[in-house]
Amino acid sequence: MAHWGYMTTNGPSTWGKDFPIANGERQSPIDIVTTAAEYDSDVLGSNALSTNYTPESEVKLVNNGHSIMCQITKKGVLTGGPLGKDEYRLEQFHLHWGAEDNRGSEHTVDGKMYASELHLVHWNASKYSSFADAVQKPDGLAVLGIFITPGVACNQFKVISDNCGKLKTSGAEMTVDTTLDPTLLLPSNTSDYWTYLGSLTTPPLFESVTWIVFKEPVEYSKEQLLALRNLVDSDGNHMQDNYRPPAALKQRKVKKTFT
Ligand SMILES: NS(=O)(=O)c1cc(F)cc(F)c1
Ligand SMILES: [Zn+2]
Repeated sequence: MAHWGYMTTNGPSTWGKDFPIANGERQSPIDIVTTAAEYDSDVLGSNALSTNYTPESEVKLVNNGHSIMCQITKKGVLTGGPLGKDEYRLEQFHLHWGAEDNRGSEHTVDGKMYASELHLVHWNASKYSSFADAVQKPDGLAVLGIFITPGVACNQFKVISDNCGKLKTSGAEMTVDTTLDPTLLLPSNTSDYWTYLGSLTTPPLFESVTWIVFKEPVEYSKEQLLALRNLVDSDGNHMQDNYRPPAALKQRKVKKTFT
């Protein structure tokens, strides 16, 4: 089986061959049509979305062949909002980006694509025993989607962007002896978001994700975006345009926490 990727020969339009769920009922990403999203006060009312992350004392970075991933070792919890009382534990974060600033995010907002999208991946530790156990359950995962737009540098992301040069090839890993507080990767406004039931956006495309996509983008500098584009993927090409285009909404409603 040719390894899945983002090229014409192995990209998103070919994934359905090996992963038939690619054409499923709750696939991600989606285009968020802002006027069709339903304001739902009780998503926010009952208990606001809350993150309680412990800063990492060292940063474990991995080039996994299709993204740059930071593995989380400390206890970090996401709960509230659409997650109710369940506590979801932070497992890893990674990104998707374009070859140019006009594309790269996976979710789009009224058809607008951002330059990149950061995903903080959590698993339901209230109901399951591990990420591997949760990854195939309909309420197993929660992913925070943060849009990235070119602007000033994000200081907390420097530990990743400054080390991309040492992670060029697929499979490369490194541990950086520095602290990282995942809270500082979030936008300042974490009250305004869209949420809907979806899937992993890469194979195996499991339909196990409660998506929470923040309205407010975060700025990264041009240099930080360029650092991502200089990474090399598992085929030896520049890791760029590693985003899946929006999938059909089908019988789903997107909820929003703001008017
Ligand atoms: N890109 S994503 O956040 O949906 C994602 C998260 C994950 F933990 C594994 C995957 F294969 C894909
Ligand atoms: Zn992702």
